[in-house]
Amino acid sequence: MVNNPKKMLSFEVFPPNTEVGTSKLFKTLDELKELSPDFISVTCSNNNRTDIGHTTIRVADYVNNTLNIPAVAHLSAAYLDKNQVKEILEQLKTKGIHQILALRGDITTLPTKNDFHFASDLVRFIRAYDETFEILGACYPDIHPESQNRVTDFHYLKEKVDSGCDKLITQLFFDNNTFYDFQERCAIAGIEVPILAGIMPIVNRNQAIRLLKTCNTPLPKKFVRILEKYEHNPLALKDAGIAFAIDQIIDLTTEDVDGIHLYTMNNAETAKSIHHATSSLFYQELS
Ligand SMILES: NC(=O)C1=CN([C@@H]2O[C@H](COP(=O)(O)OP(=O)(O)OC[C@H]3O[C@@H](n4cnc5c(N)ncnc54)[C@H](O)[C@@H]3O)[C@@H](O)[C@H]2O)C=CC1
Ligand SMILES: Nc1nc(=O)c2c([nH]1)NC[C@@H]1CN(c3ccc(C(=O)N[C@@H](CCC(=O)O)C(=O)O)cc3)CN21
Repeated sequence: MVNNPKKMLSFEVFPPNTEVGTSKLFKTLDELKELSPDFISVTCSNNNRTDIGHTTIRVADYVNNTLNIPAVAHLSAAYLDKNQVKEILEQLKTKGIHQILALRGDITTLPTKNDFHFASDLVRFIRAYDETFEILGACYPDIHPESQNRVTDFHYLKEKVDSGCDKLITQLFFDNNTFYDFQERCAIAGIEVPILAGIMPIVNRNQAIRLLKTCNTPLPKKFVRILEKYEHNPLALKDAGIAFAIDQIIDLTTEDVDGIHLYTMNNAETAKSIHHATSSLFYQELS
């Protein structure tokens, strides 16, 4: 029996605001390395967007060049102009980081710039600037909250992929049927790039509430019951949240998903629990 690596597994982390937080994250990343992910992606925070050298790029540099795990740097372009993006691309090239998650970015109350209105503008720009970058894009099985309907949402997704995305990572979702439906719509539309399923284990109630508000992700009844029942029992919420994510992953790997992107953020313990319970499912057994 030979184990043949097949489905991708990746993790996402966010750069902390302090030096102490960053040292702690580096220790977390050392632990994530042990799980041999295909890549680790590093978010681009809402603050300091124009100076990601000290945040996203510093962490991605550690992942890529100290741990030797491919890093994916998130790049949110709505608050950047072309020259700033060029500068960031040069910094990434210097550090040998050649994978980018090209995003528009969450729109806040800050004034945006005019060069990149949508993620597809950034995808096109990176492609034209240097074709050696691997470009990932975000996609929304549950529909992007700003979209009027599924038709326009999907139309713009197709345009984004055709602009040069090599892979897609989904927004977090809690109902796998939504994902399967999305996969089918992609196949019908001729979107052929790998689609990594973004799974977020909910282990912390406050984080969950903040994030679910931003993402506007619908919650299945079963999941709402968990949040209600274990509202004042953090340990039970953590156990239930991890088990829910594992259940989703077992179903997705059984249905031959291209890969799982784990939104475990800076929590190595959760990443390890999930990895421990599911790692064999990422391999195809050959006899
Ligand atoms: N891991 C991360 O950091 C992730 C962040 N996000 C966030 O999700 C949000 C959306 O980001 P992206 O997917 O990069 O944005 P996007 O630019 O692909 O889409 C944003 C919205 O604009 C619409 N749209 C796209 N092109 C359009 C066009 N030409 N005309 C009119 N409407 C158009 C889309 O349908 C969607 O509603 C951001 O807030 C981003 O930061 C989403 C997923 C992951
Ligand atoms: N609309 C949207 N924006 C995003 O930034 C985003 C998504 N969707 N979908 C998937 C991932 C998940 N992201 C996350 C998820 C959790 C934290 C988080 O736990 N943040 C800390 C505080 C962060 C800080 O120090 O500023 C928290 O406790 O909430 C961060 C980014 C980023 N991503």
